[in-house]
Amino acid sequence: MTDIGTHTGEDWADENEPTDDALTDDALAGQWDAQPSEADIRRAIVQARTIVVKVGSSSLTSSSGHLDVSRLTTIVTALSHAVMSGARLVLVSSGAVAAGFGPLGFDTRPDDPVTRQAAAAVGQGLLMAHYEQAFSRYGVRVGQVLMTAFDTIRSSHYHNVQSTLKRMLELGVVPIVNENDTLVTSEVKFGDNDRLSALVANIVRADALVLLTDVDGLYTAPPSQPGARRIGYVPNVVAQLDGIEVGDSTSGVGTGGMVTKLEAARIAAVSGIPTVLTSARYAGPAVMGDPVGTVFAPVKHRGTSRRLWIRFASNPKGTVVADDGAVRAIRGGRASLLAAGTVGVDGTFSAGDPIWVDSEDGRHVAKGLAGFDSDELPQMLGRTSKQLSRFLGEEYARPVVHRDNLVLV
Ligand SMILES: Nc1ncnc2c1ncn2[C@@H]1O[C@H](COP(=O)(O)OP(=O)(O)O)[C@@H](O)[C@H]1O
Ligand SMILES: N[C@@H](CCC(=O)OP(=O)(O)O)C(=O)O
Repeated sequence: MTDIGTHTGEDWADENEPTDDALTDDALAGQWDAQPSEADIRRAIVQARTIVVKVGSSSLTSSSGHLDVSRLTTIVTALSHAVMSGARLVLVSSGAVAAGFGPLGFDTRPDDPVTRQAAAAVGQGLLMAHYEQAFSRYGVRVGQVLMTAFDTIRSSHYHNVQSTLKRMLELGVVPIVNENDTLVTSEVKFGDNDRLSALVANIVRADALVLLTDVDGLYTAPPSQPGARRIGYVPNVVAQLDGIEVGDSTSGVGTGGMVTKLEAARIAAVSGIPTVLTSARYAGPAVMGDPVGTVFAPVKHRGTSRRLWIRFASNPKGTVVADDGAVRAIRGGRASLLAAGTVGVDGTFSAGDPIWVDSEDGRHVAKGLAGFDSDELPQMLGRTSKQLSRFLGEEYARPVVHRDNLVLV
């Protein structure tokens, strides 16, 4: 085997690579110098120019797996008024599976994923037909956008999503977004539209995120529990929420329950976007700033949707182990992990998959997107970029994890 040399020094981390930080500037920092009050946040929601509204399956369908057209129409009426008042609206709508399994003759949501994919194909068509009809009564044009997780993490994809959504909004179209449930593979499945809606809000630089569900806000415990109380305002959803018990969906058609709604509120908060979470029947009051549901304040930080996805939503497929120098550089906040500072690799993953970056004592330091497949890495460990280029080829002289794809934990 060719000797390609060893780690020679301070070259485990390249701090001079181009980065996409220009895309991620802290646009909202400084909007509120002090902690905003609930009234400030509600005012910001009323004044929002671009709004992302997410509607859950439980608000659009019955537990028997059919669309509830009257509830869909009520939601559309409220949202059309916001559009007619000048808001640019992106609607993230669940309900494809839940609207499709009834017409296919199933009594309950199918357990088998392939049958759910077939149900989604049927339900998505029904959903769009009814949205088209209901919005057209107000002269509002809609367009379907079916996405996968890749569309929010690979830069070529998310720039594509961003420019398409932007153009649709410029043309006065309401994009109706859902995950591409019928064809999505388990590797790239979001599985819940709460987080997807928050990432879409980040991508379109929304001014507000509205999560519409079957319960009027965040409660101190699942609302079926005696004594559970609604919380009106969460000033910092990123911090520990003491004394709050969150649970899964109980509707039989929803997924994720309150857990993923809080994750969505966190993604929105660190994107500088306020969130209101309420019952679908209060869609109108929520966008009018009335005191319904729970509002979540933004925190002063803004990141790319890709970084947010890595931080909040990805399930790492493997691990690379960084040496002490690389760990220090990564913790310093501006460095990529280079092969020269990488001493181990564990698990089976492909380039682009989320992975852990661990220190040699086994602690998680960061999460990131792998620059290489796991089976390419062993021959690269400890080698400088120059050595990689000379002995393995130019295409190996890249970071193991680029800093744009790296998030400290
Ligand atoms: N602390 C909590 N506060 C409010 N709802 C909660 C809480 N914990 C669990 N839930 C459950 O989350 C459900 C909403 O989530 P889900 O069924 O996934 O809705 P959707 O279909 O709108 O996404 C509520 O109906 C409620 O039963
Ligand atoms: N994409 C899926 C919905 C996934 C989902 O998040 O459902 P929900 O918890 O009802 O918002 C569908 O349309 O059936």
